Parts: sequence; structure tokens; C-alpha cells
Amino acid sequence: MIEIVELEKSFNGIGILKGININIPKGSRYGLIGRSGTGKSTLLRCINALEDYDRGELKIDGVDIKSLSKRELKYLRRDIGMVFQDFSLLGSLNVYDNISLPLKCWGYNNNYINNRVNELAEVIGLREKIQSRPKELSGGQKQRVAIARALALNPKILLCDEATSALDPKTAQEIVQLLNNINKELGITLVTVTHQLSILKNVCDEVSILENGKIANQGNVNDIFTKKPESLMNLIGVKYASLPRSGVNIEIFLTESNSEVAIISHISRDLGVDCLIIDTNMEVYNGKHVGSLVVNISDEEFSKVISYLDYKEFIWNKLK
Ligand SMILES: Nc1ncnc2c1ncn2[C@@H]1O[C@H](COP(=O)(O)OP(=O)(O)OP(=O)(O)O)[C@@H](O)[C@H]1O
Repeated sequence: MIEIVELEKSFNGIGILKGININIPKGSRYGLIGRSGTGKSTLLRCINALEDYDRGELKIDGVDIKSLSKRELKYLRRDIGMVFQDFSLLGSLNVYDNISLPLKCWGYNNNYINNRVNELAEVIGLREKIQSRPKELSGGQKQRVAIARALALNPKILLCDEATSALDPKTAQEIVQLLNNINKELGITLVTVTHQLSILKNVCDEVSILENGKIANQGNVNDIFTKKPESLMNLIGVKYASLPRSGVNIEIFLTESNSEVAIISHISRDLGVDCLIIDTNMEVYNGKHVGSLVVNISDEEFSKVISYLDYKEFIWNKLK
């Protein structure tokens, strides 16, 4: 469990993290999103003690990082793996040597290292590339090697800082799949910083949205995407600039629980109301099509339609 309480951090007198409160349960998949410069990477670096913080608490399994000695910090970092956008592999070393690096630093014997590296090469599906150098690998393969290296010391926590941002969408999804398998099979807590919202939905259960060094919203990913708080809309940048000026525009949210209901057909059939579809914002989440629809209806039909949506337990929002 990672517990962050009223955490504050500044650089050169400028506040970067301004009272962060987050609880990340053991074995969970947690996301941090926010605009560039809001302090996401700084927060990740505080979690693995690469960065000190000024005030507040940051406890891992009940122990505040600030209370640890140098030696204890070294052991803490061993329990926390990290992967980056640029993979950070050593170009002069092959896959085997890149993965084995942390094991060598910790003084494991060659036999253990050999078994562990082969085991990890199997986990990441790159056994046949064990002798290749990074320049002979694709971006996705390089990130797999970086993940294997981060797992070498059996960490409890894996921090991913924009780990899929440099990859094409399909390769990014494959890395997400690998991270999800690692979380599920090894019980490793995943903390992911990303600006790719589709990635967030597939690799996180809970999320905090950072704005100007503070948490603007936090909660279950699906709930956040359903309720679409202002902080999320600021990130998505969606503006319904050209909505029809006549009638009423309503945004109807389709969640995991109701995404299979043909709500527009129901409104038309049950209420005899025509709905003009203005916009759609749908994505696949946990195998279901979720998101929102914007429809335009006449002023007279408004109260009838929203009562019906309430009755059908759909969340809706009247757009201005
Ligand atoms: N070592 C440092 N010294 C001084 N300022 C720093 C240092 N590290 C980060 N900053 C500043 O702290 C702020 C937050 O940086 P950080 O990298 O945490 O943001 P971020 O949300 O991860 O951004 P991005 O999404 O662009 O990676 C930025 O203004 C950055 O310039």
C-alpha cells in the first residue's frame, strides 16, 4: 500500500506538488494524469525516493520514506521498478546484459542471474532476441526489455512514466497487455503516468487528475470518464462549439452497465421523440463500448426525455 498524505514539493522555491493525498492499495492499477508540468513525474520520483519531498507523508507498507536510512532506502528502491518513455537501455549491452544489470549490481551469482534472465525473457516473449542489442529491436521490444529489467529484482511496485507514449497504438496495447499480465500474475502494484487516455482506461482502475500540483479529481476510472469532471474535459479539450441553437442539447453517458441498451431507439419508440445525434465520443473499455452521445431534441420534449433517462438510470447532462 502506498499512502500519500498532504505531500508538498517545490523546486527553487516554486511549489510543484501542493498537498497531494492518494491511497494506492497493494496489487492495484493506479493512474496519474494531468497536463504537462503538473508534477506527475515528480510524484513518481518521490514514490521511489529518487526525489525528496518538503512536507507531508509518503508511506510504503506503513513506513514513511523520510524515516529510512540510506541503506533502507536502497532496499526500498529495490522493491520499486520503473520504466520510462525512452526505454533507457544501455546501447552497448545486449538484451541479456541489460536485463541482468540490476542483478549484477546486487551481487547475485551467475547461475541465479542466468536462470532469472531466461525466465524474464520468457515473460516478455523475447527469448530469441536475448543476444540482440537495443538498436536491433523495435520500440515495443525495447520497452519489453526495459520492463524485464525493472522486474529483475522482483519489485512489489512498478512505476510506468509514459511507458507507451513512444509506441504506435497497436504496440502500445501489447505493452498494456504485458503490464496487465504482470499485475495479475505477479500481484505487482502498477502506477502509471500517461497522457494517453485510451491507455489509462486499459491499464488503470483508479486515477488521480492533477492540475497545478493539486489533485482536481480522483476515483474509479470508469466513473471519472462517465461523470467527465471539468479537469478531465480540460485534458480532453472537447468543446461543443457548434451545437444547434434551437431545442435542447443533452449529453447521454453510456457506461459499462448500460452500454448495450439502444437508448436512442428506446426514446424514439417509447416516447415518440425524434433525437438528432450531434456528436459521439465512444471508446472500448473492458470490452464494452462506453462514452457519450450528444442529441438535440425540441424544448417541449425535454422534461419527458430526462424523466425517461432517469427512469432508465442513464446519467445525462444538459449542454449550454
Ligand atoms: N530537478 C528539477 N529542478 C527544477 N525544476 C524541476 C525539476 N524537475 C521537475 N521540475 C519542474 O517541475 C515541474 C513539474 O515537472 P514534472 O516533470 O513532474 O511534470 P509532469 O507533469 O510529469 O510533466 P510532463 O507530462 O511534461 O512529463 C515542471 O515545471 C518542471 O520544470
